[in-house]
Amino acid sequence: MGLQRVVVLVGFETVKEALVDQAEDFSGRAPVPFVYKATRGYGIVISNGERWRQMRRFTLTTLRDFGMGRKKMESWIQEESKHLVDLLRENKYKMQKEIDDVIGQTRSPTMEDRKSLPFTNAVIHEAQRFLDITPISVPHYSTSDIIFKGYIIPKVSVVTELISLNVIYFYHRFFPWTFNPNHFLDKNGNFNPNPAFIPFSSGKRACVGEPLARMELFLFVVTLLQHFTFSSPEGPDSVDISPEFSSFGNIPRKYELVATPR
Ligand code: HEM
Repeated sequence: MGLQRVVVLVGFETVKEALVDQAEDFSGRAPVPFVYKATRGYGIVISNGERWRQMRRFTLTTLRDFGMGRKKMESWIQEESKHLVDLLRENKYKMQKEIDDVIGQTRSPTMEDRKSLPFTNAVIHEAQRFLDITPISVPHYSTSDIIFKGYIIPKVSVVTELISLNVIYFYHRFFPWTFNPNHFLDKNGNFNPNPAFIPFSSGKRACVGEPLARMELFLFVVTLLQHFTFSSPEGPDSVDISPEFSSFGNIPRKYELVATPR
């Protein structure tokens, strides 16, 4: 990374062995200059040791007190989706048809509905896979010497895990550069989770906001599609879905979207 050598953990099994089976060893965070500049070295994302442990505990407790992953949070997000609907107002695409058939256009979706909306759930997963916002996660750091798979990773090495499914797991089996919800569906159209799909990473340092982010993604997308048809002013072919910048993150391009009330 820059002039610094980096240990890159490649392959789902290897990533899991490091982040989950040797969780404590791999829980350090590297002083990534970009993150360091944004945080000035403070806060949960960049810190290490006892300071990080306390902030992580505090953050998780606060997010849970705030209702993350609970029923109450579900109703807040539903409420927020309704406001989004007021702000914005699709053609009968498969996703919209599934939503119409299962919950209709008036009732607010709940997280329970996810089971009955396999196609919608697959589209959301495929969008996260395809967009691949943080392909190498946020780099970790060895805070002491680590022995991993017989190798010694010396103290203060930057270690990063390739959490992108695209290169490793999908490559030989699927079409990674194509957006296709079938990547998350079995042949009968049931949702088919993929254990290697870890966009929020894994282990002790994994994203603290995962339950909240998952809830928001599902409830927002379903609510918006219940009420609007989305289109591109110059037709779908005018939209370039490749990232505008790719480095530590894949940053999507900005484009105009027309939301037509149904
Ligand atoms: C789709 C949305 C999101 C994605 C894909 C995402 C992804 C990630 C990833 C890959 C990491 C690094 C994990 C690691 O180092 O192993 C991370 C860390 C983190 N995320 Fe998220 N995240 C999302 C939303 C959120 C939300 C909504 C919150 C807050 C409520 C949040 C708060 C954090 C924090 C505080 C960390 C640092 C944790 C630590 O260093 O201990 N994220 N996230």
